[in-house]
Amino acid sequence: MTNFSPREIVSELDRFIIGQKDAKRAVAVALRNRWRRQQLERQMREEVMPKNILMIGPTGVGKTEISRRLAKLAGAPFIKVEATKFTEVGYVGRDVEQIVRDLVETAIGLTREKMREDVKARAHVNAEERVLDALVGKTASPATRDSFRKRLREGELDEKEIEVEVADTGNGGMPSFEIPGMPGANIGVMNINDMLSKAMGGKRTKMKKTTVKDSYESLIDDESDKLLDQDEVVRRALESAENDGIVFLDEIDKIAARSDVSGGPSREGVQRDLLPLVEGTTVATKYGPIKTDHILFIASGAFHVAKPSDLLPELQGRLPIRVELRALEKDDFRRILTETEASLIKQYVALMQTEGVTLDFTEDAIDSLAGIAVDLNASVENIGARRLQTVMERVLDDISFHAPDRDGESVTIDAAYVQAQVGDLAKNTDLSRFIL
Ligand SMILES: Nc1ncnc2c1ncn2[C@@H]1O[C@H](COP(=O)(O)OP(=O)(O)OP(=O)(O)O)[C@@H](O)[C@H]1O
Repeated sequence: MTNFSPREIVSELDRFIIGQKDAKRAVAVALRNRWRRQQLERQMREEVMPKNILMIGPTGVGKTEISRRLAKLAGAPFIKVEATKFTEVGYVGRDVEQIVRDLVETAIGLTREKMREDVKARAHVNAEERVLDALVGKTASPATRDSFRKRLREGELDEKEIEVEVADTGNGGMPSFEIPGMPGANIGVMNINDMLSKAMGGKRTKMKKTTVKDSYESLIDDESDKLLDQDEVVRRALESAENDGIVFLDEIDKIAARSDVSGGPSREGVQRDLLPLVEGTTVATKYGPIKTDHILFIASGAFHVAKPSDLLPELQGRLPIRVELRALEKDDFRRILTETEASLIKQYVALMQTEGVTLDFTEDAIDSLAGIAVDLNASVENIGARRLQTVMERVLDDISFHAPDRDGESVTIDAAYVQAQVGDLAKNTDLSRFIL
C-alpha cells in the first residue's frame, strides 16, 4: 500500500500516460481512499466501501494502461477481464467468481515475489552451497570446497556446466480443470494434485543442465521458497487481494443493452451475476474464502451504442464515479511517441543499439508518424494509440531485419523515410486494413 498523495499519484501516471487528466484524478483519489481507510479504526474501516469507477471512452486511449499503472504503483494485485466473455455459450452464472480466484492467484504471485526479496540474502548463501555440491560433490573435503568457493565468487567458474535439481513448475500431465457448471470444483482436483505430489515425496523436481551463472536465478528462487512460510504467503496474499485488489472489467457497455444474445447467457443475466461481486460477497478459493467488499472495480467501455443508464440500476449505483476519456489527437500521438517513459521510439532506439545501430528520429519524422496514425484511425478503424505500434513496426521493418549487418552505423529516420516506407500503403485503405 502506497502513501502517495493524489497529486503524486497523478504525476507518477503522467510519466507513462499522456492526457486523460480526469481519469488519472479519479483513480488517484480511489487509491488514496484506500490508504485513508487503512488509517481508520477497525469498525469504521469495515464500513467504508470503495467508490468504483466507470471509465467511458473509445478503444486504445489509455483506460487499461491507467489502471494497470496504478496497480503497479500501489503494488496491488490486478486483473483485466472482458465482461463479454461471460455471455459466451458454455458459461453459467457463478463462473464470474473465477475473476476473484484469478485475482487471488495474481496476489499469491506478487506476495511471493515480495517475500522472496526478504529472504534473498539467505537464499543466496544456500544457492551457493548447492552450486558447490554440483561442482565438487557433497563429499569433497572442506579445503576443496573452499578453494572452489573462492573461484566461484571471483566469477571464474561462471561458464562451467553443471547439473542441478530444480522445482518442476510444469504440471506434469496432471491438469487442474474446472467442471463446467460447478465453479470451485477445481478445488478438489487441486487437492488431489497436492496429495499426489506429497505422496511422491513433496515437490516435484527435475535435473537441469545449465551453466553456473545461469543456475543462480532458479536456485535462489527455489531456496527462497523453502525459506518462505507458505501459510504466511497465502495469508498475506488473501489480505492483499481483499484490501488492495483491483479488477478491471472491460467492455461493460457490451453487456449493457437489455437485449439478449442468442445462445449464451443473457446480458442482463451477466450483470446480475457480476452484481454480488461488486456489492460484496464471499468467494471460495482453493486458498480459503475471500471477501470482495473492498476490491476496487474499474469498469470500462466505449458506450457508443448503449449508455451507462442502460446498465442495471443496482450496477449503476455501484459505479458512482464516472470519467470520460477523450479520443486522442495528432499532438497526443506525437507526445506518446516521444515523451512517455519507455515510449515506442525509446524502445526501438534501445533495441537497435543492441545491434550497434544508432537510430535517430527527426522532428518531422515524428510528425509524419503521428499524422499517418491519425489518418489511418480515421480511414480504416479507430484503434487509438495502438495504431502507433503497427505503423512503427512497418516503418522499422527493413532496419530491424538488416540491423545485424549494419553494426556501427547511424541511421536517421526523417519524414521522407517514413513516407517511403508506409506513405503509399497508408493511402490505400484496402491494403492498410491488412498491413497497418
Ligand atoms: N493516453 C495515452 N498515453 C500513452 N499511451 C497510451 C495512451 N492511450 C493508449 N496508450 C497506449 O496504447 C495501448 C492501448 O491502450 P489501453 O490498453 O489503455 O487501451 P484502452 O483504452 O483500455 O482500450 P480497450 O478498451 O480497447 O482495452 C497501450 O499500449 C498504451 O500504452
